[in-house]
Amino acid sequence: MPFQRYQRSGGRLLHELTDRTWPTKSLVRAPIWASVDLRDGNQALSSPMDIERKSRMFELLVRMGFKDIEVGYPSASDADFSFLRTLIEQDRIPDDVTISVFTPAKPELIDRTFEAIEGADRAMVHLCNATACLWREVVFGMSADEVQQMALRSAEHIARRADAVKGTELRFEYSPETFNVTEPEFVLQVSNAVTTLWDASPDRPVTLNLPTTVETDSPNVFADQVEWMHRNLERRDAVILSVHPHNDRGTAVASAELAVMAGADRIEGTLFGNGERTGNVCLATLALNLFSQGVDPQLDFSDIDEIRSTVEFANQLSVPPRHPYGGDLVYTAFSGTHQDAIAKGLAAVERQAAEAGTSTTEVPWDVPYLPIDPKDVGRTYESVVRVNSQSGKGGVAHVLKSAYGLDLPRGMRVELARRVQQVADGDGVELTSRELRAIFAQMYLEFERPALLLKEFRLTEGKDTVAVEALVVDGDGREQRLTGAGPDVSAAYADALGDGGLSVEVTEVSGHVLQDSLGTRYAAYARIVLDGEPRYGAAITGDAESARLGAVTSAVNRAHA
Ligand SMILES: CC(=O)SCCNC(=O)CCNC(=O)[C@H](O)C(C)(C)COP(=O)(O)OP(=O)(O)OC[C@H]1O[C@@H](n2cnc3c(N)ncnc32)[C@H](O)[C@@H]1OP(=O)(O)O
Ligand SMILES: CC(C)C(=O)C(=O)O
Repeated sequence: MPFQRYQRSGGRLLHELTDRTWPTKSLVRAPIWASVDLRDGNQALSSPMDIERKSRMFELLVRMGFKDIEVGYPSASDADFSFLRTLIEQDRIPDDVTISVFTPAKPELIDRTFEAIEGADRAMVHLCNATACLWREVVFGMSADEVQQMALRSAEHIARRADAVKGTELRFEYSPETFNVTEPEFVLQVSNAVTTLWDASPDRPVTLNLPTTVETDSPNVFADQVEWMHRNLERRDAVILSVHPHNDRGTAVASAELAVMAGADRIEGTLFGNGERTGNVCLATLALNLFSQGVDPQLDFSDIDEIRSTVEFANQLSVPPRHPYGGDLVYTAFSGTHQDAIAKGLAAVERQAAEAGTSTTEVPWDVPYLPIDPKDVGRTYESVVRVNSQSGKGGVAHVLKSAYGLDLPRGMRVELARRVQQVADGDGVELTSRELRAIFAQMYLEFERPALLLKEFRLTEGKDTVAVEALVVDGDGREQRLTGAGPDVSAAYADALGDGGLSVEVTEVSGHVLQDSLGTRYAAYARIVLDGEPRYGAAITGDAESARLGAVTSAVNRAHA
């Protein structure tokens, strides 16, 4: 690999800013969120959004609670221009939402931008020009001074046009492009000059947006750059300090988080991170990271699947299954130990809630392997545990309990999981909850040629004992009437089976009510020792007694299966 072709970028402040404060800060409130899905996200699509796709995205952003929405680059295309006109003319921008429109530093495009926002109640005009050395030299062929003049001429042009606008509350934003590789002193000088020209004041602040247009360094370098700007900017109280991280190194989320610790007030990004190359920072990840730390994200993610499907429709790009918080598989465990821990964690939360006499949403969430409760973002528990050859008894039991209400005893879980693993290993695929239920039924409920069939029985309750009279059929179809007695029904039945020549000891019986589509039934599970061997059996019937006797019968049949 020709690594010597690449040079270290940025990082100078890393040596100079020795009294940085961001490493000791933590995130305690949500920043101002600004969506650039409809502009930066849109410009990166092979098929840019039409009006229908833009509208769906805009409506979603409004529903989620975004107050700052960049709706497009109206001077670039008719689609962007018309969309904005539609929003304004159809009065579709809520009173608490400020739309922003992007413009490069070109007078004719600035003029077109002002035509596009005519009649809006509020709007932010977002001016951007590159300030970084490489862009100055390669793209513009200009000196630093000429680039500063370019920014100032455009800022002035915008201010002049704005002076003539009536009835629109106008604000301004400036982005020095590829901030992170611009010399800090130069970017500070240009930024100060622009905010001064626009006469930024606390009651009419200018948004100064610092983009890592191409992410080049580790997030700590960006944090130093942001803290340095935060400390050195003139009119800091009249500037909303914004960041716009891209994800070229895969660290946009960390860059954004550290930037807020370093003094940024606002973050521009997109839902699920669409954007140029590797994308913009993902606002879903940032917001839900805050949520998972007990901080109000100020955005509504309570139906993340609906959000995701609208974003996928608008972008015509799919969200990967492992994408934080929104991917298909992010609340799913296949591996046995994770499933076991999740099942135990969920049970512990339920127990805690029951003990406190409250609902599970009222007790602190602390479940291994699940940073947030999937239900909080509209996911269900059904998909949390999925079974394949990597799964163990905890996962198998969890699926049967959550999908079918079957609460198997520990020993039976072990035996069933062994069988499930054989099947999963053989097929090499995931097993659905239906398939698990079918394996359970094949093992314990359905016997092709049962060695024992309990045809009918009668119980007589004594003071301390129960007596049973049972009509059973053996594997050859021979009927026998048996009688027995014991401290409970299963012991009495075992005694009766002994009467028929079967030496059965019942060591464990459990059961529970089962509510399903067939109504209220009863499930029972038994562990017996037959001819010195432990066997498990299960039965699901209409009442507790027949289920218990059925479970013992099933365990006997397991010995012959
Ligand atoms: C960092 C960002 O993401 S900025 C936003 C970028 N977004 C987009 O590019 C999407 C929309 N863009 C477009 O549709 C087109 O580029 C248009 C219609 C706006 C302009 O098209 P054209 O006039 O054909 O120019 P072209 O696309 O080739 O852009 C390059 C020109 O813009 C100049 N330029 C680039 N950025 C800027 C800027 N911020 N301000 C002023 N000029 C700029 C370049 O120097 C170059 O000028 P040159 O032709 O004199 O060498
Ligand atoms: C316009 C700016 C903020 C931008 O999109 C970028 O630099 O990535």
